[in-house]
Amino acid sequence: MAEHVHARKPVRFSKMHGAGNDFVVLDLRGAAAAPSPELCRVLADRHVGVGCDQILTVEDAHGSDAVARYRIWNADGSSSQQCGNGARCIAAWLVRDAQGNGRELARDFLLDSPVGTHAVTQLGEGRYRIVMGTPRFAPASIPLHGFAGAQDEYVVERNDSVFTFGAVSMGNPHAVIEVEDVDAAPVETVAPVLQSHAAFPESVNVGFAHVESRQRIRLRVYERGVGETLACGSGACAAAAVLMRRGRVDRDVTVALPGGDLQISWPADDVPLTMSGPTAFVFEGEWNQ
Ligand SMILES: N[C@@H](CCC[C@H](N)C(=O)O)C(=O)O
Repeated sequence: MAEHVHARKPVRFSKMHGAGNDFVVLDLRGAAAAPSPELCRVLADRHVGVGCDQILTVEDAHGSDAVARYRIWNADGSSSQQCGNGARCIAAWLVRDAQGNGRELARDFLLDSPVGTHAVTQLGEGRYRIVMGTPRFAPASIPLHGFAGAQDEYVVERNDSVFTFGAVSMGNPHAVIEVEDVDAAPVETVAPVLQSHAAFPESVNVGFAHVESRQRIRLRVYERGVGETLACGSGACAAAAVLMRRGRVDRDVTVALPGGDLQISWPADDVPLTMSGPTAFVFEGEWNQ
């Protein structure tokens, strides 16, 4: 079996989105292959491909009780460790796939990701709750270079500009910048500078968050490997975790993103955080090179 799927033959896919963060889902169960970075780039291309922010693969779970495993590729072909909106969409995909085969998945089931096993709950009407794991703030786990211990805020400089942000790993790296006005946030100018800063050796997803109230955060995210998306599930978890840890918001919040709302709950620092939100099927297709 080839190490990569290069699409010399037609590729069947599902197009889905979660709060506007859109995906091409490939069923690779039974295949020992991953899509090549070239295939990911062309599938993600909104002119000559299908168009999406991320490619998600459904794969066999390896030696666990999980229903399946998923992996994530960004539109630029790079891989990621986590995708919150993607996790919900894969859960919905598996539920529909089981139904298509005359089976029902339990209301609660397990899903493997590159960073572990996640409990999933079907909430009805296409909504899913995912246990996303415990946010990790140690700089080494993000990774964030140049800082020894976890801080509420970090400051780095570049070309006479100063950037202040919180940072956390949700399996993938996130920086969170608090702003007064999300609509006017310097997303396109500041995020690429932080992404290429030496402090983030694996780049970073950059969120711009405004605390509207103790129960509601507005957020825009400039994603690693994509640019700004309509929603980033792990970014919503990251923004909530950073602001909860600072005591700026309650432990249950709504994160309002341009593409929709997600609910984040993190009862205490040492327990896992959960994310709930919508999923949608857009269409099924076959892509020919
Ligand atoms: N959109 C996703 C995150 C996808 C991966 C991210 N761009 C990265 O490179 O870490 C989400 O919903 O979490």
